[in-house]
Formats: sequence, C-alpha cells, structure tokens
Amino acid sequence: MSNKIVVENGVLNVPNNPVIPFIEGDGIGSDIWAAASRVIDAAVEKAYNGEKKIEWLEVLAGEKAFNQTGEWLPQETLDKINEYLIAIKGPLTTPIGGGIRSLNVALRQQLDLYVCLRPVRHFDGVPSPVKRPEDVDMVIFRENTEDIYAGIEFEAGSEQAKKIINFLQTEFAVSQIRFPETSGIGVKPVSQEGTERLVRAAINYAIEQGRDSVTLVHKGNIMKYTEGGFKKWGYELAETEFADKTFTWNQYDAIKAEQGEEAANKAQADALAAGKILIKDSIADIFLQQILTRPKEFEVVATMNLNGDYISDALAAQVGGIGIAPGANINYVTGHAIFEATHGTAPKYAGLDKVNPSSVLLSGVLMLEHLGWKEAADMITESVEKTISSKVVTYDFARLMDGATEVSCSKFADALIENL
Ligand SMILES: NC(=O)C1=CN([C@@H]2O[C@H](COP(=O)(O)OP(=O)(O)OC[C@H]3O[C@@H](n4cnc5c(N)ncnc54)[C@H](OP(=O)(O)O)[C@@H]3O)[C@@H](O)[C@H]2O)C=CC1
Ligand SMILES: O=C(O)CCC(=O)C(=O)O
Ligand SMILES: [Mg+2]
Repeated sequence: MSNKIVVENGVLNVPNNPVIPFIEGDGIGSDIWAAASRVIDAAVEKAYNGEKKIEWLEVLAGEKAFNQTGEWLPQETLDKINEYLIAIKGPLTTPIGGGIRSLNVALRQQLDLYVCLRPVRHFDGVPSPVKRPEDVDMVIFRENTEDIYAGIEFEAGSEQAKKIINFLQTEFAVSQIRFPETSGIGVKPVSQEGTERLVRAAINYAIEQGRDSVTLVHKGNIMKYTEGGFKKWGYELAETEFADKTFTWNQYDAIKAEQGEEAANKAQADALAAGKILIKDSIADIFLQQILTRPKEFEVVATMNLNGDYISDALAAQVGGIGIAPGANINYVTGHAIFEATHGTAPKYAGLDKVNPSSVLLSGVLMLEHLGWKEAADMITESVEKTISSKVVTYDFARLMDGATEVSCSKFADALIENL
C-alpha cells in the first residue's frame, strides 16, 4: 500500500505509515521540533501499539535551506508538500532585504492555503493574566491569501509612489492624502471569492463542531469596500448557501426595520432554538475589548488577514501565551495543509533548549485530529494537561506560577512522554 495521504471525493485517505514532510524551522525551531516530534511519535506508538507510524520527511526552508542550497524556499520543498498533501513546520525567520517578503507567507500563498485556523482554549493549570481563562474557547479562521498578505507597497518618494499619488489626484480627484510628497503607498486587495471561501470554511466548521455562532470581524466602518466588503459578502454567503442553517444580524436588522424590535428578537430566538447558527459581526477595535471582557460570547471567528494576526496573539495571551498557541494553514478544496505554531523564531532563545514546545506540539495534535488519529491526539492533550497541572513547565509558565518546577524544552518533552 502506498504511504501517501490522498484526498478521495473530498475525504482524506490516510495509510498506517504516512509520509509527512516537516520543516524544522529557524531560531528555536530545532529545539521545539526535536521535542514535539518525539512526543508525537511516542503517542502514535502507544495509541496504536506500533501499527501506525509517521514517516517524517525533512524538507528545507529558511536559513537551513539557504545554507545548504543557496535558496530560502527551494522548489523541491513546495513540490514535496504538494505531493504529500499534509506537512508540519517550525517558525521561519523573515529574511530582511531579500526578494521574499516572508517565507511563511510565500508557503501559504504558493499552496493557496487560504484558511489559517487557530483554536484558542485554556488548558487546566496554565497560568493566565485573566481571571477566567477557561471562558476562552474560540476558533479563529484568519484569511491567509489576501489583504496585507497580498499587499502592494511603494516606498515614500519612489517613482512608483509618486506616479500612483499623481494618478489618484488627477484621475480620481483624490485630495485627502495629507503629505503627498512623503507618503508611502499601500494597496490591499480583498475579494468576494476570497471572503466567501474563508467564511464558508468557518460556517462549515461551526456546523460540524456544533458551535453556536460565527463572528465576522472587520473594520468596515472605515474601510468600506475591503473590510466592509468582507462583512457584506460574509453575511450574503450565510444567507444564500447556509439559509437553512444560519440566522444573521443582517436578517435581524431587516426584520427590525420592517416589523419592529420585538419581532426581530422573536425571529432570532426562534432560529437559535431551532439550532441555527448565529452569524454576527464586530468591528475589530471593540472586538479586542470584548474578547477580554466577555469571551463567552464568541465561538468561531472569521476575519481578514491583519485583524486575524492581532487577534491570534492577543487571544493566545489570555490562555497562557504564544508558547501554547497552535495553528494550521489549510486549503479545504485541495486538501493541502501545513500545521504550525502561531509564534515566530524567538531568536534570543535559539539553541538554548529553553522554550515551550507546546505550540508546535499542539499543532501536531491538530494534524493528528485532521488525519483521524484521534486516540493519539487525545493522549497528547491529556498529557499536556497532566504535566502542566503537576507544575512541571518551561520558563514561560514557570515565571507566572508559584511552586513550579522549571524544566528545559527537552525535559518537558520527557515529562510529556512519561505522562502519555
Ligand atoms: N509562522 C512563523 O513562522 C512566524 C515567524 N515570525 C518571525 O519570527 C521572527 C521573530 O519574531 P518576533 O516578533 O520576535 O516573535 P516571536 O513569536 O518569535 O517571539 C516573541 C516572544 O514570544 C515568546 N515566545 C515565542 N515562542 C515561544 C515559545 N515557544 N515558548 C515560550 N515563549 C515563546 C517569547 O517571549 P519572552 O521574550 O517574553 O520570553 C519571545 O521573545 C521574525 O523574523 C518574524 O517574522 C513571526 C511570527 C510567526
Ligand atoms: O511570516 C511572518 O513573518 C509573520 C507570520 C505571522 O506573524 C503569523 O503567521 O502569525
Ligand atoms: Mg503573527
């Protein structure tokens, strides 16, 4: 039997010995990958008595790739991930002054991994700056191919910036550029198709996971045709493709305008009682307050690229920090997915065997769940909870906990394996 994961009629077919490419990552990448992969292998071995085993295939990207091949992101790496469908990666440094804006962005764009999925929940015993971290249980769907990831920028004073400013002033009578001589120019595209596929994935997820609401987060009050377009197209998609499964605030407003508030409240209550998912929206600034003050009101969050970047790190902080924030980049149509931590390369800790490997490990848990290897995934999750509850933790948690035993990255992995 082939050891390749394939998609058949939209369903993943996973052999017992799947080849899974991995990118070790820059900075702390080698520390956290060594620790996390040991835990994943041990859990798979234990859960399936050796009947299943991942065949890891190293593919190069970042500094390791540059040192060995002279290229930051070799074509072979993209080809292998393309071929084997599912991959996992450590963080990659964004090269400064190179031709590539960001290797992470390049990987996501070139494989068209349009959803950046970032679940945020609290694990028992993890220290948090908020009183009730357990109230946070959200899943972020961050758009991964447009907005600033497809942003076009020109430096202040450059010929291009001058030309564009001149064009805007002469062709469109634009007068609000306050300092035209010294303005850098940025353009961010946001499309109906891009919005629809992201919001579709978020609503499908909410249906499959039995979640009550999807919140569209945007800054549409100011940027009406990009952020505002995202909100409009998101609501329209819910009302057309998911008419029998959702009730939207847009529909609420229409009923209120025609029949009054009482009728609108009743329509919404009836829809929710019938098990429909509430599709609502929130402007990005107040959203950042409300996820802190009333996190229970939010479940699935669908948002554009930049908003999603801020929201991911802010929410991670509420449940213990970026050391425990997993994620995945997914194309639900082709089946391609790269699992990866939310954090970066933390260069000051590189090679010190110090940082928390939980983010990349829990990204591995998401990957195991995605493969249908739930038993191994659950085993790791329970071990993380058990180990942290026993106060055996890496520096990031130890500095926030009383009576903790601080261990290195590799020793934390040893403890996790013992607790499987
Ligand atoms: N997906 C990716 O590959 C990403 C790559 N990057 C890239 O990473 C590089 C560095 O970015 P930077 O802004 O410093 O952000 P980082 O996420 O790399 O690090 C910021 C801080 O977060 C904490 N942290 C990060 N990872 C861990 C961990 N595993 N365990 C415990 N604490 C952790 C540390 O906090 P403390 O100092 O408090 O201990 C660290 O100093 C840049 O080149 C950036 O472009 C950034 C984000 C994502
Ligand atoms: O690629 C980068 O430099 C940043 C990526 C990032 O911040 C993220 O994925 O959250
Ligand atoms: Mg980020």
